[in-house]
Amino acid sequence: MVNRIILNEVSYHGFGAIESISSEVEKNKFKKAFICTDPGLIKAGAAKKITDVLDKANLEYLIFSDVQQNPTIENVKAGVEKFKESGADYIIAIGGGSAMDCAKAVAIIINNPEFSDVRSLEGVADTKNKCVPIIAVATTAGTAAEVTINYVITDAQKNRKFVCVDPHDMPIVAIVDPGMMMTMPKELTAATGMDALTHAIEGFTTKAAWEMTDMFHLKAIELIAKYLRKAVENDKEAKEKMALASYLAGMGFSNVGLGIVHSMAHPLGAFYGTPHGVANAIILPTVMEYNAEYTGEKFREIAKAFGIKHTRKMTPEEYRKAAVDAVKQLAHDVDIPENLKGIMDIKDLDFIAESALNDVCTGGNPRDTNLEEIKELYKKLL
Ligand SMILES: NC(=O)c1ccc[n+]([C@@H]2O[C@H](COP(=O)([O-])OP(=O)(O)OC[C@H]3O[C@@H](n4cnc5c(N)ncnc54)[C@H](O)[C@@H]3O)[C@@H](O)[C@H]2O)c1
Ligand SMILES: [Fe+2]
Repeated sequence: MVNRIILNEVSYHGFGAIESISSEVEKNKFKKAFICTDPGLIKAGAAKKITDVLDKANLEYLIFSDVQQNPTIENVKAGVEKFKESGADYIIAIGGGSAMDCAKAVAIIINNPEFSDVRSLEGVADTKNKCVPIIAVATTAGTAAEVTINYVITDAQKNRKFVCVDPHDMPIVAIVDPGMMMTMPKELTAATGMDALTHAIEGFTTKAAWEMTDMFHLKAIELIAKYLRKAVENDKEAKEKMALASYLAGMGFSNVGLGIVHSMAHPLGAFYGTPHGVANAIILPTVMEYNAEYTGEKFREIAKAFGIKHTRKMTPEEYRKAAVDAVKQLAHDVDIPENLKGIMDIKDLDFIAESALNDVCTGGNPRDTNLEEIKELYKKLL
């Protein structure tokens, strides 16, 4: 069995990491940046922090900020058109998952014009060329899109989100500067942090998991369990640890896949605009219970990473319950709703469950599933 790990060429971590952008631009001899970001980040001053770095080094750029939360096919089209007019030769993606994912789709289409319709890139895409070089600046500690080979786009007409998996979209440089994350409102820190936890737990238990990715995922769980609550209070050290945890989980799950928490969360984002991390956080404990018997000893290690004592002496039933309870407690403490009441409408169940079943993440779930069981899982949450 040969395992493959794909990562950035280089990543910078810690307060002040954004200053490294100018030397990377110079090293790579890039001429003009296409900055891909969103209106919220313009407002929060995040884009300005980066343009200040570029201005200081006299580097040219153009800003494209027409990216919605849960970016759409139209956002990608607009980005491709704008890039073509821009004269840029690389992209600086500044964002959470939405802006970074849109940037990845644009960068792939520019260098693989035969895939001009982003829908044709769904699943494991068959592109021939690497994307336009991306420097990805993370502003949330959650999706880790700065180090993943995935991007997620929403088809607003069909009310569905689709995942594209393509090693050609890996950003060459990742900037993981917690200074970019201090302006996140509480709810965003909580939701994105729970997204990172979901990556870590699903990545740790997914079918393709192996020793190296287990190491990333377990460390991520340990950091999130210890620091997410404080990060929500905007504690600086906690923000730094969450930035690291998110990146570590990304290093892992990007290379091994996820499971049906993500499959079930994606249609909620597409249908109701539910923030990705909130959807994941609500669904995670229920799916953990569903998967528990198919994960060997792994829930013992999850419980231990949460700081639970005496896990070695626990029976499978005990450590599985301990792991699920710890996740529930953390979600509760950071004000995540307990269920999908008021979020999902039972009348949409058939369509949503079908969409979840067909999601690219479903294949990685430790327990093989089917439409009826996915419907039951949603019903438990309603
Ligand atoms: N590529 C991947 O591997 C991957 C993995 C998981 C999720 N995703 C996708 O990523 C998207 C979610 O991304 P997200 O959770 O990072 O949120 P987001 O990018 O959608 O951002 C949410 C909102 O928060 C604002 N924001 C972001 N950072 C901020 C900051 N530092 N200060 C103030 N405001 C800030 C944005 O302007 C936006 O309005 C979803 O579409 C999801 O499907 C992608
Ligand atoms: Fe996610």
